[in-house]
Amino acid sequence: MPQHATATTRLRVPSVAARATGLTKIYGESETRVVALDSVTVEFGRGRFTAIMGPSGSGKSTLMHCMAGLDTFSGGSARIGDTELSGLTDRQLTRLRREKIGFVFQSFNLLPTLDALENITLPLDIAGRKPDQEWLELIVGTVGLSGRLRHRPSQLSGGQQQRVAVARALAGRPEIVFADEPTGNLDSRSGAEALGFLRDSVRELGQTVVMVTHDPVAASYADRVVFLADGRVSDDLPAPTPETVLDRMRLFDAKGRTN
Ligand SMILES: Nc1ncnc2c1ncn2[C@@H]1O[C@H](COP(=O)(O)OP(=O)(O)OP(=O)(O)O)[C@@H](O)[C@H]1O
Repeated sequence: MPQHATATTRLRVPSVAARATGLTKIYGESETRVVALDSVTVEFGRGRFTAIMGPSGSGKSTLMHCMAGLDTFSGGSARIGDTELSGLTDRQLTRLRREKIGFVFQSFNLLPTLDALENITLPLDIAGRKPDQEWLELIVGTVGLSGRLRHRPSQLSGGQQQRVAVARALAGRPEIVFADEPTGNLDSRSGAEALGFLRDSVRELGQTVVMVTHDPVAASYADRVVFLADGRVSDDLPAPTPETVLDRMRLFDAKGRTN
């Protein structure tokens, strides 16, 4: 193929931060066999904020864990950028997580003895990486905690603690951030603070975020909602609002669940 054709093709291909192709995860055997992911194919666009929703047991956590290299899978492919996860050793997976992935958990997971700034830079310190000072300042500016950086987690509200956790996930400028129910422990106002920061990290800093949530309001901060049901992608909603997300959820309930 001539070189210019390759370049043109490349330009037309939308940039994908992570991709699952025919991703299958089976737990257990015979009577205890559970197909948690049933050949899931989905792409997470770079610089986009995607929410994953679905009923309890539909496979949301399993999908996130397999995509983030936290769990192995039974078949298909999971890629972060150009890296295929199947076949990587535990050591390679650890390195991939450290270098390319940011994590935000429901329970913040901040170290109580460190102040906010030390918590933000901790993963880089552990990895022996020097923080990119300009990037760090950008994150700290966006997180809106400049007066609180020397406070310990116990001196911060839940929403502020989760913003510190999001800043920590972003500090290494990861390829993708996976957030697992980030507002699950927050009241609606604190949740809005954390979600606003996640959204700003995508819109203003060009980051990529994939978030599992049960909350239609939280999902409406995303650019797109992928719905799972019974381990399969059942719906894909662009430009969600709380109302359109609720409508899709009601539609699904009306159709009835198969498990
Ligand atoms: N370690 C495991 N061993 C066996 N089965 C499991 C395991 N983890 C998950 N499952 C099963 O896989 C299916 C998908 O679970 P998963 O936790 O991914 O769902 P989920 O959509 O995240 O649910 P929730 O919203 O309740 O967190 C469920 O049927 C669950 O019981």
